Amino acid sequence: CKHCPSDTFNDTLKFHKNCAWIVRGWAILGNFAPILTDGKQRAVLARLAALLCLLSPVFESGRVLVAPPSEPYARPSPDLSMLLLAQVSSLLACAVWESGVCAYGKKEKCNNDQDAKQLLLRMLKYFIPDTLYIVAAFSFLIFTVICESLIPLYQGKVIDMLKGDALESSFSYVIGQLALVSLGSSLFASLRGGLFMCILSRLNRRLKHKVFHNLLWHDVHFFEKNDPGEDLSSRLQRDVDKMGRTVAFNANAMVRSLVRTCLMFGVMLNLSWELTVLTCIEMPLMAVIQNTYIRLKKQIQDCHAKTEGLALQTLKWIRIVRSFKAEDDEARRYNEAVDEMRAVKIRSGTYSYIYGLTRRVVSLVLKVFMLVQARSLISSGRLTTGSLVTFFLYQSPISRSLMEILYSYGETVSTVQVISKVFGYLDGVSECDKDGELAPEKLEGSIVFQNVTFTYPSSLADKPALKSLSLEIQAGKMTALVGPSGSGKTTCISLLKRLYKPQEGMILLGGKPLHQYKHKYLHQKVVLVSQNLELFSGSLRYNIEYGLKDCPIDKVREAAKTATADAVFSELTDGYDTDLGGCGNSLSTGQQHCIALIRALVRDPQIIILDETTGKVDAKVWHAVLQKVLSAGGTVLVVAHNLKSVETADRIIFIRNGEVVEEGTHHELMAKRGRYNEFSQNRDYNS
Ligand SMILES: Nc1ncnc2c1ncn2[C@@H]1O[C@H](COP(=O)(O)OP(=O)(O)OP(=O)(O)O)[C@@H](O)[C@H]1O
Repeated sequence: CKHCPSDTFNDTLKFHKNCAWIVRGWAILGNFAPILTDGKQRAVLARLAALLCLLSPVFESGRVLVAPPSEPYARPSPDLSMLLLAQVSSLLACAVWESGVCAYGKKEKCNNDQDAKQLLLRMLKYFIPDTLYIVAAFSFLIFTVICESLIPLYQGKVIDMLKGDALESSFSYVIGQLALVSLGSSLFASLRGGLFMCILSRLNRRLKHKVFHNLLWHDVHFFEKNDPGEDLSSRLQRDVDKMGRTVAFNANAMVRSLVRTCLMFGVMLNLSWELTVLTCIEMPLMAVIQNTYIRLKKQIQDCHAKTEGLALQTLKWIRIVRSFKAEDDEARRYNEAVDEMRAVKIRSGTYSYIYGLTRRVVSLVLKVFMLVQARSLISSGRLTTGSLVTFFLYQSPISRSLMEILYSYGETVSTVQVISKVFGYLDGVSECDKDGELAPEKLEGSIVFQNVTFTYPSSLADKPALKSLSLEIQAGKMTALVGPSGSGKTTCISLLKRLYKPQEGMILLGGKPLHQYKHKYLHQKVVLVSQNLELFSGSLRYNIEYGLKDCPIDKVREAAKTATADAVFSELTDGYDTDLGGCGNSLSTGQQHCIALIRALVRDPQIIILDETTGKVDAKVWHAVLQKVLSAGGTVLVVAHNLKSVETADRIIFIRNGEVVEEGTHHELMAKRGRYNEFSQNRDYNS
């Protein structure tokens, strides 16, 4: 080494200065990292290391170029290739840091990326029926980009010809070419836009149809897990729209940017490879910062959704909130959600500031380098002024295009991940949906449960709702299922309606296994009048006839007469054609329950199941409906808490903890002084 003592001193001084810079950097990082990273500081360390690696060579290079050292430099010459080498080696160092030191959590990210790619592939498959449209749209897109990319080239040529030494004819020729490519780009852009809109609307229609159709065939358990209102239906509308739009728009943007980037790179490399390499330095750094910024934007969206959901839920159930005096709790929960959103917004704002600042500084530094380099290229005759203008006209769109590629890819993958739930709606259709063959003209209305064991899908395996339960409901008789809350009464009915499938045992209807009956036939013959109000938007008649084809109005009126509701319904503004609105709010609760009874009667049911309907309608109406079914030879199965209403039942089956405990008439069971008797003593008998 030829270092003299003063060189050694300067090197030591420089080393200490660098150390001081690093210490300051770490100190700044310590303060800013929590804001930027939500506590995950190692990620920031990685970014900072990348930044430090780049800053040093940029600073040193700038110093050498702007204020060259007065003494002759004994080490390798700081020419452009050396400067580029320094940048490239810095980038390599960053890459090593990112993939080596920051490998934590990468595996998980890898798996997520893998899943996201699979989801993306699955999504792309839904575009297959529109292949022809897509090929045409992308072809027009490529033509648009080619034309757009040629515009700056011709603009540069025109500038070079402005000096006046070019022939008039060649000047007009170049102007003509410029006009042609400009016109071409507009024309192809319009065709591409129209075709993409068409593809999107076709995809949207296809997807919505498929998702809704599949939703209708899902297990009941699926609807217990997913809120049909806020979750399923809003996902069906919003996510399906978003899914097609995001993939289509981003694929559009990606292809456009890719083609544009390749073309522009070709032209730029042709004009000056040195300036092109300098242009490329900016990209990776910007990509890293932008990725973080995009992630934060996603977090803001999630927070928005959470706050919106909270507000919606609270306001929807305001009566319950009020009656439980939970206003303060709800306000606190809402405030917490808003505070969380504010924290993410601050982080995102800080990032956006840093992003903007870094971008400007890096661009400025690079511009200086490029101008210095361009000057020497022009003076050596390797570049014209027009070519330089062309180069600069390409430079900013190419940066934008590269950013767009990164952004579109990231956006597509993350959106597909977010909306992947929609794919779940397309999978796992109910096991109960397989249709049987039986549809006898005459059905004997007896029901037998043979050692039925059933556990709800969401319950623990050792907590069955029904435990080897056996019971018999005789045809043409009224049977009541009675038992304490949670004993399994509703579960028996759900199994009878084939909403679930028992894990063990068998249910026989008219002596034949339940699953052998045709679905539609079964639900027409075995009709459930539920304890919940289930009215659809539409007319009164639509609600009564729901699911029936060609039901004459006379039949509807006759059923309504049995339920003593004909007079009331006929007096409505449009009689039976009166629109009930969203959920029948224009009717009293009793009248709404009457609709459910009439809906059952118009089906001429062989078996009618009344689930906790006593007390919801007038007792006279209730008995009239029972008599109507029984007199037609039908079977009545009543689930009731109100023991008074089932006193007259031909048979009472008392269930407890998913097992039949006692059976008999009311008098037999009372005389037995067993569980039923005890149960009736403990209840408000007349309630
Ligand atoms: N959808 C469900 N998912 C999981 N477990 C359920 C579900 N529905 C009911 N259960 C459980 O199954 C058992 C039987 O419930 P079921 O609704 O059949 O009782 P029930 O006798 O009808 O009660 P109630 O008279 O209160 O309506 C209970 O332990 C209950 O917690």
